[in-house]
Amino acid sequence: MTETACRLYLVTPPVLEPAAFAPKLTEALDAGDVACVQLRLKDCSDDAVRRACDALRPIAQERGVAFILNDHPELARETGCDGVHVGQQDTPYAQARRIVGNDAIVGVTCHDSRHLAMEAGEAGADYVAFGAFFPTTTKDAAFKAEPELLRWWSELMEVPCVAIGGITQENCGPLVSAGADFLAVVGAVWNHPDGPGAAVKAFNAAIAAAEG
Ligand SMILES: Cc1ncc(COP(=O)(O)OP(=O)(O)O)c(N)n1
Ligand SMILES: Cc1nc(C(=O)O)sc1CCOP(=O)(O)O
Ligand SMILES: [Mg+2]
Repeated sequence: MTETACRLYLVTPPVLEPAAFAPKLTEALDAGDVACVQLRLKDCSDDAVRRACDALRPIAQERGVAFILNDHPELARETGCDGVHVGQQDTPYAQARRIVGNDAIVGVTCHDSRHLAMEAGEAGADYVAFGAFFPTTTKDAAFKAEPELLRWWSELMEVPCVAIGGITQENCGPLVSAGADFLAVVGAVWNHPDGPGAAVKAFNAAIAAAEG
């Protein structure tokens, strides 16, 4: 499997039934190169998050793909996830780091803000996430980021950057060229008309083409 410099970071749909979603995740991960899967369940109980982690985490980890939990550092540690993603309204970075430990991945949402990203990077975040780059129907995204932010960050900083928000196989090229280390995607993978495997293959090809 060819590994590009910029890699795919899959984020799950916000509502899912683990047994039904497991084969879709398997199809996506077996189709091509994926660096990371984020379990992002909104508005559900801790037990539902635990059940989804137990069903989906092994599918990723058995394939060498990092499994990251959104929003819940305690549950991430308890369920054996590789890390946690926290936003500006979530558990603060330093607290999340204390909970999951130094060996785990902690990523931080930084919207369109150089300041937030520098703070997170200096504090020790493993990656900073910028977005939304394009209109998205997956969530109400209050911030709009431009590819220039990725260029600025990647030229100055070592900490990897993730681009998120409305990213598709067709529009991702400028984000890759601007220096995104990861493309985080929901809809363009799970809602792809030919299935998640075809979606991953198309992303891998689009990224490779943009890297030239
Ligand atoms: C990779 C990545 N980037 C950004 C987000 C958004 O996090 P947040 O702002 O906390 O919003 P929610 O996802 O929790 O609704 C993310 N989850 N992943
Ligand atoms: C979870 C999330 N966070 C965003 C941000 O801008 O921080 S945009 C977003 C949704 C991404 O889904 P899709 O790939 O379907 O647009
Ligand atoms: Mg959050």
